[in-house]
Amino acid sequence: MFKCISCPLYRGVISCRSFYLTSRHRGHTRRGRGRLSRRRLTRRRLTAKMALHPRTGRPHGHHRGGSEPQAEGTAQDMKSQPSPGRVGPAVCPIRGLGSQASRRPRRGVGTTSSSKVHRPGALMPATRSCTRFIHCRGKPPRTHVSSKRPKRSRIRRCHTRAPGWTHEKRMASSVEEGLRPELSQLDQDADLLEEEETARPPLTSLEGLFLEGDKQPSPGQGPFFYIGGTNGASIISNYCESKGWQRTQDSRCEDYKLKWCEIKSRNNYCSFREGQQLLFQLPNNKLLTTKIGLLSALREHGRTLSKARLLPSAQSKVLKMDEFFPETYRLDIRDERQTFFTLFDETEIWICKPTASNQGKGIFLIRSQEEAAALQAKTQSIEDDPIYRKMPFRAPQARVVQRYIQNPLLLDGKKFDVRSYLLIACTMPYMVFFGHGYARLTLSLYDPHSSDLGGHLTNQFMQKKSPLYMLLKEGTVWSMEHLNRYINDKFRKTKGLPRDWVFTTFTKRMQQIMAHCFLAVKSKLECKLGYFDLIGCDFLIDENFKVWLLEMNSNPALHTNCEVLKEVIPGVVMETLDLALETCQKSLHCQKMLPLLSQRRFVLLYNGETMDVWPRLGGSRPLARLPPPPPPLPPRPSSEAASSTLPSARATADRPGARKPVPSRAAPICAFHKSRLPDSSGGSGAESEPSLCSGSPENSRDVTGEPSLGPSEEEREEEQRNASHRGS
Ligand SMILES: Nc1ncnc2c1ncn2[C@@H]1O[C@H](COP(=O)(O)OP(=O)(O)OP(=O)(O)O)[C@@H](O)[C@H]1O
Ligand SMILES: [Mg+2]
Ligand SMILES: [Mg+2]
Repeated sequence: MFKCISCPLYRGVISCRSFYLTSRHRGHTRRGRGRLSRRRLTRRRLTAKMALHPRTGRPHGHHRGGSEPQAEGTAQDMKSQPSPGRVGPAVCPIRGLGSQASRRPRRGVGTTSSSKVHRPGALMPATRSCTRFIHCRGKPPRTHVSSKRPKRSRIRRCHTRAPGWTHEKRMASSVEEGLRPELSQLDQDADLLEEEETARPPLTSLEGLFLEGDKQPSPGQGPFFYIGGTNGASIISNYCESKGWQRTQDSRCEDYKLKWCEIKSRNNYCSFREGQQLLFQLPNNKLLTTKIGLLSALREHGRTLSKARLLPSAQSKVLKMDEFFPETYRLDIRDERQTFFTLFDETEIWICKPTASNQGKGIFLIRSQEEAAALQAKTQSIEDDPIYRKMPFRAPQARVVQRYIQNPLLLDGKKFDVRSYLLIACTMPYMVFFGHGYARLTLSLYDPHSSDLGGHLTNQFMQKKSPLYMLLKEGTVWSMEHLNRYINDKFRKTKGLPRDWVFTTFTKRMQQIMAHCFLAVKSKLECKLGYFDLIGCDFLIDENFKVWLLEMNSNPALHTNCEVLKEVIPGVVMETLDLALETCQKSLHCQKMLPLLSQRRFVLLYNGETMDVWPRLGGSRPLARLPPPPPPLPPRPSSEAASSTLPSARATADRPGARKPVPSRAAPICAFHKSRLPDSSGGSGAESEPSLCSGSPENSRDVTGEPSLGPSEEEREEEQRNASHRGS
């Protein structure tokens, strides 16, 4: 934050990312300017420019020439540099804002300016009482190809970028080196710049640039991070502290860089500052992470795909839901319930699970006609209950019944499942990754006829209930390498498997399934720059080596109570944070995503930068503050087709990250920074799902027919109490 140039009383109103002037302040500024001598005015203008670009150490060319670098320009820069993907201070974090900004007339957010580019989430000069967000919008193509800007200066800007931006020391020195030639350009004002340089706090980390760019770590002054709950807290905390960020215990703190909460709260999403903050969990991730959400999404996606398959153009093979997802019925829908009770047969086992619960809570098996009849009677009596009728959105029987995989592959006689990760590191554009996790084994030997759930449910929470757990816990979690060795040794020959089946066939299958699930909800997820999510995906392998997806979990367990978990989990969390930071940073600066410097073990599944045509305006729901949508785009391969042709993840990762051409002048390069609300194109009524910030009734139903996201106060309190046990 910087002091206003013309108003010594008014502090902290100009920042690199948040540009905010009250009308009172503008008036003050104007009056002040009238009293200034020309020389002092020049000094102050320059100081203002420096303040707005504190790390470049020079005013940007576009301030002088009235044009500014755009994504194409950046892309050219990147080409000319050996290390694409660099980021740094020279990529002007606030474009088009100079001292003139204070004189700029107020603009409607929806207006498209050809000469101004706003930062996402930057605050508009306010004449109204409410805070209004504007979004990054690039300049029209005309300025992208402008030759007026000297090439030299563009290249120099690149020099100020630092390679390996996640590495603080390298970043700091690179920035300092990069500043020198820039300073020398400012001949007559060099003395002023030096003053400015010395006054500026030292650059200690690239994250100093991250999102706001105007704050340096200093005790008690942030940057702040907040962690809600205990799941993975020490790993997240260590990570953030290593960046020089400070932990706040104030859950209402809005001035944070990162917020990682186990429990989603409406307030977090309402006060979220797009492009300035990172917020863990997508607000409507339940589309994937509840049993009913996932089931509904897969069904609907399946319907869309089967329609597409009728088209001659869609020849390629696509995944079919029943090939990887066990047959499942909803108990909260009368017809489905009836279908299940009609088809139930005592020779089969079914598993009944609550939609939004984890850790095996509320799960039971149905093996006999009596058990099925009892369940039928129970669901019917609940539905007939007048109290339940008054609470139609808190359906207690929001459960599914799923065909039980009776012939799981066993490891030394024990059932197991595999926890892998789906990382949505960025939603603007989508950058989605696969990550390996670990295998979870039961303590006891598998017996399909046993009534002990501990031998059927492989999740750690169930195993912890056993008195033997403390003694044998190391045997309940295997690394993927261990699993691979075991399968190589025991089954490769007898089952004719390829060598390293775990890391080849199995991994590829998990990636295909995850990509399919992601595509099923892609157009419905609420997207903002800075939202990210880590989703735990549970897979079961049967004795025929068929791979089944059992479920997806929000807030996956990040405990490290076993040696293998100590090896796996910190890496997963740290790479998640690294990738979220890097992708957000690159998106913010309109830089190519690839290569990703912080990508280590995660594998790119979906690159929205190359797969999607953006900007995308949110579906049919009108966005009050957005300009009119661009003219219709030419047809492109649908996401469904993408699902069928999704190449192996590595192949996708290797694809050059060139951005797609901007479809129209009205929709310039950076326009994808606009919040993307769920698309209604899926036709399942996603548009009927209220936005979190819409102030809609808490209990309204969504597309999945489930209770809405925001828990009631009591539910929240209950969740808070259980928070230490959450994460499955
Ligand atoms: N269809 C199925 N066939 C065989 N086993 C299953 C099936 N569904 C679930 N299980 C077993 O039950 C366990 C718990 O199921 P699931 O993961 O769906 O529930 P959960 O309560 O969400 O658990 P968590 O989130 O802790 O993994 C699984 O880890 C798996 O071992
Ligand atoms: Mg679960
Ligand atoms: Mg599970």
